[in-house]
Amino acid sequence: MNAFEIHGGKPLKGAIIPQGAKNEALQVLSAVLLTPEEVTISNVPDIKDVNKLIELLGDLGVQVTRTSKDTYTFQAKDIDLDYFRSTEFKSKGSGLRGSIMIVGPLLARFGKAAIPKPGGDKIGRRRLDTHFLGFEKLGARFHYDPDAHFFNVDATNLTGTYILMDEASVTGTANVVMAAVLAKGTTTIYNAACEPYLQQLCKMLNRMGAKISGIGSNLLTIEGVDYLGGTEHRMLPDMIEIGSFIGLAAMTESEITIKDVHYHELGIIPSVFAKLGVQFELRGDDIYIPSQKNYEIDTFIDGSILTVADAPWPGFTPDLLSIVLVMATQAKGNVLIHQKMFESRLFFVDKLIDMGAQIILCDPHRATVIGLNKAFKLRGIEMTSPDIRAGVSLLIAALSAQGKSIIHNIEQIERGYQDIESRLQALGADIRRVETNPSLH
Ligand SMILES: CC(=O)N[C@H]1[C@@H](OP(=O)(O)OP(=O)(O)OC[C@H]2O[C@@H](n3ccc(=O)[nH]c3=O)[C@H](O)[C@@H]2O)O[C@H](CO)[C@@H](O)[C@@H]1O
Ligand SMILES: C=C(OP(=O)(O)O)C(=O)O
Repeated sequence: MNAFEIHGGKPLKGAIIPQGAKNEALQVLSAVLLTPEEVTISNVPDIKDVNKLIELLGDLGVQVTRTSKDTYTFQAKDIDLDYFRSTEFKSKGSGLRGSIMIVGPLLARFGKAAIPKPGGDKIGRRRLDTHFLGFEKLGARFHYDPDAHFFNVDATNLTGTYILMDEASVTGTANVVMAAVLAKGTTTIYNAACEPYLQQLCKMLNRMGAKISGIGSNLLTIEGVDYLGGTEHRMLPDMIEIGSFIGLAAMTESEITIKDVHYHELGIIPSVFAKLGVQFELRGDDIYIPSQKNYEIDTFIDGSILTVADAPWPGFTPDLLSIVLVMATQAKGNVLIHQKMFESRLFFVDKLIDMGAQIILCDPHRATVIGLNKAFKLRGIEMTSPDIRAGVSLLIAALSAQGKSIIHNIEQIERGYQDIESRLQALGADIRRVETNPSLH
């Protein structure tokens, strides 16, 4: 098992290029199953979850060609539907959350699909009702095998209809959209999620010949077509990485430039960091963060304590709340972090408390952070990363802390952050990978 050993407390300096967006990758990669023609995707991040999905596509029969470090061509001409029955599919399909999005395209193109209970972070209940209720509305039959933990769908014909989504689920919307593009007639999806990931997926599908309107809103209209063709698609930079680097710069008093961020696609994210008191400038399409000793959390207009809460887009993404929380530990002022979507995503605060942070976990969804205003530094400790974003938050805390920290279970971090230790080393961070004995942790 690998761990990161970090000697913190040093300011970093330099420029960093965000990787392509993990959660967009998982959607657009699944969409290659909708056509027998070639689809070329660039700015694909080299991270565990994405590589697992690419491997799964290959196992299903998709021809995968890596034409450069971050560009792949996919051709889903001959798909092996018997692969669903293999034990290998059971273990690989459950290895990540994003695998659930192969169901919509396979159902639309081949009339059947199956998936084991997907993986992803253990951050609370992660139900899939929205996906399967949507498929059923389009005319699919759904069967859950509780012994094998397998979700099965099949359909002779998918027919367009009005779908009021059970909740604005990100992967659920992507899945239902990918099923509806090849359905007969018009589908209207209301209460659709509209994260940039989904906007990118819909734009790509339209380039393949789909007819989707309402992109970027929660009301999508999809006129079904008989056939989709090939296309080329370039992925957006990862907005969660961008937010993580803003948090990193603030916590470590570093001067960092985050390159080519596609600022206009970041929605409310920059203004939430600004409310936490972080100063930054937009230089061209780069975010420049000067080294700043202190940053002060805003209050609301009436003087009450700021709340940062997650919400479906264009609200603040839950995937950045852990980063905001860790940053707040060294800010001047107080903030209430309200993680509405996931009930087990705030438990990592016990590690920050061990490091010296002042945090009250009010309940599983809410934590009050009392900022230390750099009165003293956090202290390095040995800890385990529970999930991808908590993992990066702990990494940021360790880089700002006095002394040595060890972070175990870094596979979680590597699900979503490409070459993270070498990119941080390039900024001057003292971080290295070490082997540890799993039996000790
Ligand atoms: C692979 C991928 O893309 N993963 C992302 C995707 O997961 P995923 O698509 O699995 O998440 P969903 O959008 O389905 O839902 C996330 C959680 O929020 C709850 N919920 C959702 C919508 C809503 O209106 N009300 C509500 O309470 C759901 O019940 C669930 O517990 O979206 C999540 C929410 O942005 C992100 O954290 C994940 O990083
Ligand atoms: C929760 C996340 O990922 P996943 O849905 O893949 O578990 C995330 O990206 O923050």
